[in-house]
Amino acid sequence: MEDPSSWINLAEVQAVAHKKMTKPAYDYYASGAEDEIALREAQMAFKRIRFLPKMLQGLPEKCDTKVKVLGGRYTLSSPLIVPPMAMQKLAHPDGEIGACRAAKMHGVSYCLSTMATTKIEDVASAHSSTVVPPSEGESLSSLKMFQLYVYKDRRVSESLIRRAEAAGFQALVITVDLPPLGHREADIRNRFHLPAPLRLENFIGESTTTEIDKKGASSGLADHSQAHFDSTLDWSIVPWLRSVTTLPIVVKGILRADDALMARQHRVDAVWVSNHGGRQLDCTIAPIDALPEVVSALEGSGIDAWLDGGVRRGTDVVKALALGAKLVGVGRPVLWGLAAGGEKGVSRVLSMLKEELGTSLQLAGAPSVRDLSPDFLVMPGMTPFCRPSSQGGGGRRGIVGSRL
Ligand SMILES: Cc1cc2nc3c(=O)[nH]c(=O)nc-3n(C[C@H](O)[C@H](O)[C@H](O)COP(=O)(O)O)c2cc1C
Ligand SMILES: O=C(O)C(=O)c1ccccc1
Repeated sequence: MEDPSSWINLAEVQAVAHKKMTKPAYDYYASGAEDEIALREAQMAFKRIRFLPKMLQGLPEKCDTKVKVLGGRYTLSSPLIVPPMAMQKLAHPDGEIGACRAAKMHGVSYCLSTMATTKIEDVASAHSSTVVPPSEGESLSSLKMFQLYVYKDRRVSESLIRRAEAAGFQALVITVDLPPLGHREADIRNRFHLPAPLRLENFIGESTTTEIDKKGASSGLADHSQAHFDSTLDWSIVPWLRSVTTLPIVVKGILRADDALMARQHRVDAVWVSNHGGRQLDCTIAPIDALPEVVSALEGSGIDAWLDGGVRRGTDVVKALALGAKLVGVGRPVLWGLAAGGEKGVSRVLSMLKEELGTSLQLAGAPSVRDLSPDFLVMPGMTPFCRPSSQGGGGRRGIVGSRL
């Protein structure tokens, strides 16, 4: 199990990571808020959706995974993205640099967290200097983005944005489902803090590091976010961001159609459907169940819907794309890959997922990700049936939406 090439699915990688990590670090990555209903539901909701695959579609040998995002500004090789996740050196010394390099090598986009254990500038230069070998004659293309927590002291946020812009990040992701921090009992029990010599590298020289790297009475994360994050944000944050940056703006943490409509009114560039990996409000709807309404609220606007939460298989990615997501985030499995095998471990996780995605597209009968639609799926509560035509010739498929 030491050799990443021996892993055959993502669940296996988590087991390897579990053995290698300290309890507080593993618990911090793995856990959700309170009873972890939202955490489990995010995965379960995918499993309730079924495929209605199409046969004899004359598919190419390899299905096309290219996607256009951010109003057509970019064409990417893959619909996959590594979502922002804090403190990646807790997993492995390769940390954020290892994870972003592995992502780029696979044509997978990478979003850097504000709460990183590697400086914005160092991640940017490692990402830029990673040379991607052409795959099957095609050069892979992906994005690097920066995720922002808005600080009570707006000068802190403004300086982070300016640094990300100067370092060549291509979009700004603002996370709106935190603060306050969700009630994560494992972190409270473990009195979680960032162990020395790790630091929140984006804040060196500022007072903001103090709570997270000292063992206190409770979770250092909760202390940090309470002390510094602005919990009073409203939609006026979008014009404020526009006044600071020309980067595309992505709002992460949306689950409702009316919030998506607000995002549309504020002309954001993408809406990221997410419940923060079940780490914030417990018992939220699964992101995959929230996606269809958000997609219909954004219809005709040119604004992308992206999704993360509970994606563990290529079939999950296909389902999210079929329901209208343009980019699909895979979170914890990347951290497990990092913990279990550093950059190589992340690379193996992404290659397994890409392979599963390719196979699932072929088996579903979709020549490209752009050919996917809800027509490939049977949603919970709907019964597929074959209705013989009354004239006796051929058959007609229909789907009856009968509540079970
Ligand atoms: C350990 C960990 C740290 C995270 N840190 C951040 C963060 O700094 N900013 C953010 O917007 N989301 C953060 N998230 C949420 C992820 O971006 C993403 O929404 C979530 O992990 C997706 O769910 P999944 O892990 O089931 O794939 C974090 C998630 C985990 C597991
Ligand atoms: O752990 C998280 O999910 C997260 O986003 C976070 C929030 C505050 C401090 C560090 C990480």
